[in-house]
Amino acid sequence: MKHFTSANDSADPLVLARQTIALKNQKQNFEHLGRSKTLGLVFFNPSLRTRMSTTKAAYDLGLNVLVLNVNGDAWNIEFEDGTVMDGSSQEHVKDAIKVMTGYCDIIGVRTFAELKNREDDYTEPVLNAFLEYSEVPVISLESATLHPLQSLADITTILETDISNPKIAVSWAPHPKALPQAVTNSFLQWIKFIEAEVVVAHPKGYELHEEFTGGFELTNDQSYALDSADFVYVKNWSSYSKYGQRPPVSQNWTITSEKMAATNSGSFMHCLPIRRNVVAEDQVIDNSLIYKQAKNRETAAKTVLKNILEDINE
Ligand SMILES: NCCC[C@H](NC(=O)CCC(=O)O)C(=O)O
Ligand SMILES: NC(=O)OP(=O)(O)O
Repeated sequence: MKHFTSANDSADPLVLARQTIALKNQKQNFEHLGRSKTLGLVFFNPSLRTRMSTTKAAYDLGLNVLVLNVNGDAWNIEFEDGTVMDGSSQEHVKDAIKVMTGYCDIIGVRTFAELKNREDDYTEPVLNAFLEYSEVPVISLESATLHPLQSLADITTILETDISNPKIAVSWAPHPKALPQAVTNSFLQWIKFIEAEVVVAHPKGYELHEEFTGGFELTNDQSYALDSADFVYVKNWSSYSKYGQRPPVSQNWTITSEKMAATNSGSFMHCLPIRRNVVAEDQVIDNSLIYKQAKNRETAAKTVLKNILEDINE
């Protein structure tokens, strides 16, 4: 594997999930793979899980880790080409990436959607700048439109339960802020590789790009989606059609214990961080797979880094 920015970067995402499960139970030491090599983690946005799980995975593989929080700790980055940089940006993204990747053997980048202009976000300007200017493999730590490390951990969590051909309800839930579509887009991209019945529920106005929903059953009826579901994968996202907006929603989409009672003893899933008692009630969150998903982020990152290191070392 050269880069890891989407399910499409893996020859077989299901194999990657199976490798993740196998790696969890493996006692073998892989520190030789990353010895004398450096992983750079560049954050344009906040992170708890991705930062810690990827760092831990890197240490397990013998890698050194350099973390840069761009906002506040680095110079202001200019993304436009040909700009006369006489304003507040001190460094061009091209120079920053070429310099940063010079210190690293693998580089990870986190960059959220700005939710102002759909075309801008969906062309992935920051991630693509890394892919263009980096001479070392690039890992997405969540980009404007996808979050592949999260999705790998999520499908691993589902496969580990050994429920064959599960019904998976993917449900929108409320949130006080406009959020990107990345986590849900990515989950739908990866879940295609599992044998499952997937139903996606959201209020009118919250339709996702058909590249991700194509082939799945779609509904505006949350109770229909949750009925007999084995997994309830929940996430808020802002509108794709009225890009970045939050069209009014008349019904209550918060996941409650009462709603979960209509599932097939279904497991609640969420990528975290989660706004308790807005997205879902405390009781739902406290009886869910969220900590397993978060723990699986560590082995998912280790699997991806291990594959990349094996390629580099070839
Ligand atoms: N990395 C996981 C999710 C990140 C982001 N959530 C957030 O920004 C939550 C912020 C808040 O709760 O205000 C998202 O939805 O894509
Ligand atoms: N789920 C996830 O990516 O969490 P962080 O944003 O805290 O990294």
